[in-house]
Amino acid sequence: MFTWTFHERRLDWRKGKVNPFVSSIRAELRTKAMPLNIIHDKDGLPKIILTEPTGSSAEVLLYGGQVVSWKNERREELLYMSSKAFWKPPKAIRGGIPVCFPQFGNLGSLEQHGFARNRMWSLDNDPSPLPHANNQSSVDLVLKSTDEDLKTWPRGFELRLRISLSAGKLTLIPRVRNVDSKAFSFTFALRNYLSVSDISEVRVEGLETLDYLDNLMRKERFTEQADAITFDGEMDRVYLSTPTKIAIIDHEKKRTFELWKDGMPDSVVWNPWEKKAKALPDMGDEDYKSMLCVDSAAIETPILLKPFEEWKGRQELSTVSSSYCSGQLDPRKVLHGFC
Ligand SMILES: O=P(O)(O)OC[C@H]1O[C@H](O)[C@H](O)[C@@H](O)[C@@H]1O
Repeated sequence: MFTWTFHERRLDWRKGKVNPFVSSIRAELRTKAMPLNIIHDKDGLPKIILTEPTGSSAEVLLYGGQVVSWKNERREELLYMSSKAFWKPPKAIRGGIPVCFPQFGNLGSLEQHGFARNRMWSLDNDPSPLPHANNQSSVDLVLKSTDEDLKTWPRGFELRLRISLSAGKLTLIPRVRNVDSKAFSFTFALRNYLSVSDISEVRVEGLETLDYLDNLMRKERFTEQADAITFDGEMDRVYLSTPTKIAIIDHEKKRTFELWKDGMPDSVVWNPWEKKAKALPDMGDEDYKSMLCVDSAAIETPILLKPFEEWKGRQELSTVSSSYCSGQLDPRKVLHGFC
């Protein structure tokens, strides 16, 4: 049996019965003129489609509060999604932007990357103190601790995520509120599965000279010696105290992703490469060539919240289609010939 919460209602869904979640959303849509476009994919997962006037779009699942697609105005997909992804709860979906909370990786007693990525979130009717975002290009989601989660992680929390689409940019604002009577801490990551044309031709700039914890070397600490990060094998590193801007340069596509982040000082760089990709049941054997994870994260120093405190992060992902000026972290300037 799979249990979830929607607008404070708890519903139980047994396989084979009419999905009460679907009827719940239909009832919502009947009572309120909701501008959001909610559809159900072939697996019955409720999905919100965000659009904006230049024609770019994003798709967001209530399951995991996960962005699963971001297309530019030419309808080109910018995020990687595995062709072998499991689209069935309680599995996590390999691709898009999963939310890792309240634990990154295996840094604790919970399941890998915490439980938020495999819980059903709800539409958030009270995003305060953020203003309401009543339009087609923004959605507010919330995940609240359930009795079941309190058994394994006994901390009352509210995890919120605002996802906003604008021309050439996707913005995510995660927030965690302590609604418990005791302080708690957590680690967190927005795992950005970026779509790249050929991983061997990709450079990541902004992480040079920084310290990192190498997950492939028992989390030992090293200092980055290279001018830029390039890829010729498996990589799984937590870069520490990273700058607010990181550039992911896809030479073959002549496209640069710019990742701008705030409140999330660390950045994970992950590519499983050939052997690990083959070992992952939900990843195509060759998929490692066309994906790269560069995450916004808070890992080395867990975020500590006292009762009633709220933590807020922010990340903006944008793309520039141009050749990128190496070593120069404002790709927008490239467009205006400032190199
Ligand atoms: O397969 P997942 O649970 O999504 O995790 C994917 C990867 O995430 C992190 O970077 C971990 O350090 C890796 O060990 C793990 O393989």
